[in-house]
Amino acid sequence: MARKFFVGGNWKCNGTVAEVSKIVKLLNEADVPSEDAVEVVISPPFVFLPQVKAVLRSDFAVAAQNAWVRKGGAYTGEISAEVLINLEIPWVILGHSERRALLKESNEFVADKVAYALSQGLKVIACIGETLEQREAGETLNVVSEQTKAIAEKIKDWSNVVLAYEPVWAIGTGKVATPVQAQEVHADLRSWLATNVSSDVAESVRIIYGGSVNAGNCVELAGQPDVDGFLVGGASLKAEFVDIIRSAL
Ligand SMILES: O=C(COP(=O)(O)O)NO
Repeated sequence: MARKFFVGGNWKCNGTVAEVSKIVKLLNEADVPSEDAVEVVISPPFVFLPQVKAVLRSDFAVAAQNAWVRKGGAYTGEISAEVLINLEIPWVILGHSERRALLKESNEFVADKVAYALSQGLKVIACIGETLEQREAGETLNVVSEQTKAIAEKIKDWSNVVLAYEPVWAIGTGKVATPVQAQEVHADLRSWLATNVSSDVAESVRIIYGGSVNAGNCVELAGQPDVDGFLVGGASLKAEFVDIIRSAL
């Protein structure tokens, strides 16, 4: 089954009104493959979502970087899935390692967020990944399997889920996973899905890589059979993000 290449740009906690306008202008003018070849999703901070959505080219979509775990209400500071749907924001990133580490989001909590977001009609980029200590202890597959299992226990329909493998030790460090390292974990994840969910889900779910992806390393990574795209942080704020999108070819 052909899986459409997926490139997400996670701007994280960055940007000003002027910088957002500059990046969106660059993206709108970029010569990139058609949306038949690559799905591009841009994720600015919440406050810039309407501004970006209003002017972003129609073949790109936008994502929030988080969503609350249940229906909105007395949860100061949170943004609900319902509000994102009301703003016609189609995607949300959930379970990013920065939130798992800094805000102590557990596997269970992330899984509940994924289930609720899907139930409200959002499409989800679900993030998993091990720390350096876990990798060095040979725990990588156990860790990412447990993270995926938590999600699998809460959802039935994977058609609106993209799984993002983002080794924590590669995020923001410049130490990108090698193509062999990325392919190994992606293949293990796909195998886990085949065994524990279904062969159809295993074949159809996009498993994307994140962690120090840039214009110099994206082509070799994209060439791996089980790497279906990227979730890009730092480089998504730069012109080289266009080169990363083009690595879909
Ligand atoms: O966190 C990341 C990756 O960030 P970098 O590309 O800056 O390593 N994606 O969600």
